[in-house]
Amino acid sequence: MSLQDIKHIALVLSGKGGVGKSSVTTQLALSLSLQGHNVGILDVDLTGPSIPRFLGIENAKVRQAPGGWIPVPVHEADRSRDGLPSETNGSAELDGPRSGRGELYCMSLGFLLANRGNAVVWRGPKKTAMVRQFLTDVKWGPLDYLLIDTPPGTSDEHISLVETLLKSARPEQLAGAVIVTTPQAISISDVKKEINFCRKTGVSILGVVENMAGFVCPNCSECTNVFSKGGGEAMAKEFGVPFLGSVPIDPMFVRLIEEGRRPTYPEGTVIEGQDMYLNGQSNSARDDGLLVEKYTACSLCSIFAGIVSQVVTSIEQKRH
Ligand SMILES: Nc1ncnc2c1ncn2[C@@H]1O[C@H](COP(=O)(O)OP(=O)(O)OP(=O)(O)O)[C@@H](O)[C@H]1O
Ligand code: SF4
Repeated sequence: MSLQDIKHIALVLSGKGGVGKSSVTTQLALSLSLQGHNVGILDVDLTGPSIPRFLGIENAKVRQAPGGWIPVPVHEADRSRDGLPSETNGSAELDGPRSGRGELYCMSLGFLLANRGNAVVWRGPKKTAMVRQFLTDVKWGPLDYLLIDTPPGTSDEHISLVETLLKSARPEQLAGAVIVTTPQAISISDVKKEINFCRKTGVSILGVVENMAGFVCPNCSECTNVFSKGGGEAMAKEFGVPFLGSVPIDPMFVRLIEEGRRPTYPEGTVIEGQDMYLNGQSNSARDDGLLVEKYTACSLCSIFAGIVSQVVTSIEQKRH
């Protein structure tokens, strides 16, 4: 079974398109991976599967194996793009035990589209069938976290997604949903529908992330509140759900993605002694063969590290 070896499964939802749901999913996954967890991202946003672009793996190929699709090993894809030797001899994707050093895997509808980046124009039943297939036919192997990037709103695909999850996963695997909003009133009122959706379908709410709350100036790093700030927090309070944090607009974030570089860790951070490879700006092997990596990043990484810690704590508390 595709989901059986996954410890925690979380949905990322938003009431409206373009509020940064896929960006938040990517950043949560990267932060979890940097904290040493093995993570998978399932991109079922059929309206525009953008995760491969955010991860810089748009041209990666998904392989079909006897038991289903093999997700793309993201750090392996980095290594191969940069001409570095494989650490796993191509076997990273299969069942056996994993290193526990922050591996990251991705499966997206984007990998299967002839025109990458296109939205799907299928009718409802075909979309829901695809969502179901994505949940049941991907060979994830053992993972600590699977994050599912969903389409905006609460459509038939969401209902099908939750129904399939309830059938295919054990209740203790379903960690809940992270809801993404922006500070504008319209997005916040849309997100109330997401909260109601979760309550009706029995999906617990891990918390609300308010994205695009303010603008970080590239000159002086001052954060200006372009829209009113704090709406997400007020709404979370009103609905009695956890508020996970505010994320500003950072032009550096967009630039890094456009350049095919992934925002990962606070600028200049040096991580020693880990042989995972994470889009480092400069990498050098020490005499003992361990990699010393230096990361480039926007201002969002430390914010997401805080958000991820809250999500992990909330999942752990729920389990005990
Ligand atoms: N905090 C941020 N700072 C700067 N740019 C951001 C931020 N969050 C998102 N963006 C940018 O905004 C755009 C929309 O983000 P994203 O694709 O994540 O939204 P979405 O809600 O997933 O949209 P859709 O529902 O259409 O898939 C992207 O170009 C992304 O790079
Ligand atoms: S915040 Fe300061 S440096 Fe940035 S645009 Fe405004 S005045 Fe200029």
